[in-house]
Amino acid sequence: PQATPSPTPAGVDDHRIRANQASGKEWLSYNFDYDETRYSPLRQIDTGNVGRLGLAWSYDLGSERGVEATPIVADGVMYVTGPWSVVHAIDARTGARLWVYDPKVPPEFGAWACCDVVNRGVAVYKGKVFVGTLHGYLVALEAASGKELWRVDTNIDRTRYKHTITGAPRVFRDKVVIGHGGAELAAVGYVSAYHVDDGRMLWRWFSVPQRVEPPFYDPSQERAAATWDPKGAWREVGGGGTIWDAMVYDHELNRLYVGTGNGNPWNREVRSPSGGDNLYLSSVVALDADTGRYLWHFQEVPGDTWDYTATQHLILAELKLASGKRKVLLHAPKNGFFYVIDRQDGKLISAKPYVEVNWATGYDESGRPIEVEDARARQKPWETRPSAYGAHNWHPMSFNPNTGLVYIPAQGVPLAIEHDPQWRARTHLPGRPMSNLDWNLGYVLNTIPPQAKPFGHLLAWDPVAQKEVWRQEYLSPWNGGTMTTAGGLVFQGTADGRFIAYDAKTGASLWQVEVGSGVIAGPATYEIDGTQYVTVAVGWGGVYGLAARATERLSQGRVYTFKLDGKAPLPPVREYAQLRRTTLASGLPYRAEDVGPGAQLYVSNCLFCHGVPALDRGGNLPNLAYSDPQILSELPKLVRGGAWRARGMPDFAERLSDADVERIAAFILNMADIVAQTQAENAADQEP
Ligand SMILES: O=C(O)c1cc(C(=O)O)c2c(n1)C(=O)C(=O)c1cc(C(=O)O)[nH]c1-2
Ligand SMILES: [Ca+2]
Repeated sequence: PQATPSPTPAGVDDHRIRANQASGKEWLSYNFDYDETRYSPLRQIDTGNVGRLGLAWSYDLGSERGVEATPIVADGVMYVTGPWSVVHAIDARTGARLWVYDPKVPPEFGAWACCDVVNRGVAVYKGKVFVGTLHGYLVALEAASGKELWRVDTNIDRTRYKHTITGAPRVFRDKVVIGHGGAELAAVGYVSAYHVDDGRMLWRWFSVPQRVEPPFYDPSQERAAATWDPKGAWREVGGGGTIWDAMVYDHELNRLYVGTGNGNPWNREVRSPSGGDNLYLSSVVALDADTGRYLWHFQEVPGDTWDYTATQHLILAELKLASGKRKVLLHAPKNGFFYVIDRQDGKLISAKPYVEVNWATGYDESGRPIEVEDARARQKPWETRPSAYGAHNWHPMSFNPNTGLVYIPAQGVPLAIEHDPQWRARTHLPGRPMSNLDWNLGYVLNTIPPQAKPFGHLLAWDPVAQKEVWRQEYLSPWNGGTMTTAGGLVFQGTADGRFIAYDAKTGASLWQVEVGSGVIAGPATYEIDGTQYVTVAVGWGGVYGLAARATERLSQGRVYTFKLDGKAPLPPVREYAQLRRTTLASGLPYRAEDVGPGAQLYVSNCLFCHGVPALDRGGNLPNLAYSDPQILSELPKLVRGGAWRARGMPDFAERLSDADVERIAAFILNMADIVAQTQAENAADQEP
């Protein structure tokens, strides 16, 4: 049936979402359709004419942090989110602003987010726009005006758990569902369903046990409890298993599949000392969409200890396999294996590595990974391949039924883990990553220098043969999500600031444009009055982009929308050097005895936001070795005075003393000196 424009803006319902899968005129949910394929049947733009793409319009989000949202387009209006969960409604034909909704997330929550103050987008349904906010609220807005209609608090206890919402809600059958992140700090995973009318809660399912002895509130909890050490430290910090991104509604079977996150703390030795699979960490779980009742699970990583979240994008497909036509789930999670899972019963059909993997050699007949002996880093440090950054992170992939290929933003970021026997829950231990900001890893990191090199590529993967078909190499990890079309194209933005169209079959690069900043979000496409548009929200950031960059440009967040023969001029871009200092703060005084303790304090307070001083070069947050010398000389006053509070940096007055901050400054200055000296020596060597 043809979808007809409704009199209510965004008057989207289940029927319209399904009809749009065939017409492709709108982009009605985060990953396009209920199957979450990111495959659009639009074909006006194709391999023959894509070279004629030009800018139709651009729109400034007015933001400086990571932009991860895929724009939703319904009834000619685009709904897109920027950092800090701000929603923008834009005329999808002209780029004119219709309204902006700012949930006013208190800046303290910036330090609750493990991985930047990002948001992946909204859901639209029956005249409403739904957004999850970084501080844990689910908010319903009137689509026509952006007026807040209701909000519910999804966090069960802010004194215990640092839950944040970064993912996009999903909607079906008058329900809106949302999970949350937080499992690097303190979190217990669950997904909740609310009624779209008024936000009343309909059901909630927990991914880790709430109790270790009866009464259990459902059989899935009882089964899970037996797989955890009853006395383990997970009881203090929540256990993890957060459902922070992937959720997919199966309208044929009326189920919701969710991907669950890593353990909290990461290290199973300290989380659950007696071992165990720790259900339902790192799993794909099927729930009854009406009741939230558990149906089945497939645990990809029993007893996770590597931050191997299974939260990455899940796609529903029907594949012709040797065994016949099967309804399957396609999954390429952090851990480096590509899974094809039977979605009726949750049985593993196949699992093959799509990058180099060193924690397991494969899967046995029963669907369990065959682990590599030393990979749990119990006795000695271990370089994880893939690392906690994931062989594929949240950046959405796509599946084109015509080519039969899945387009994966694959990558590697080196990291080594070592068991930390001194770890204690919620305790500041200098040298333990971000522990003064309540991170709970149970590991010390990079005590051996990793040997692997960082990489990023676009991978075209055949899920039937379970093998690579083509790839495009990039300069850097952390490239954007993908989208594919019936025009035979794949679109992807890159960490080095380009937006590119490829031939979906061959991987040939057909068109590209510079967009002024690294791209991490996934593109979308839609059609209005016979014109097909391709759009992408740009803004460098996310967990890798906080401290690293792959381009010398850093523009503010922006939506770029293209069409054939578009003639709008590309908006101005800003050089990184216009926004941040790029000279090392070297040659300044500090006390040598402060450097060692300063390094330890730097790791436990600053590392994941600002990177390694002078060795990293800064991402969307500055690298402190390039600071204004004046700032470094006054650092205690600034860091302990909340100078950057409005930008989301905590006030460290209660966490560090003046002497501590001086030690941190000494370490930064020492690193600046070391790197400046090496650079000078290298320059001298190169002179004739
Ligand atoms: O365990 C969690 O609860 C959790 C949450 C999130 C998040 O909500 O963004 C990320 C992660 N983990 C994570 O491991 C990760 O690599 C990551 C990257 C990003 C990002 O937006 O760039 N978020 C997250
Ligand atoms: Ca995580």
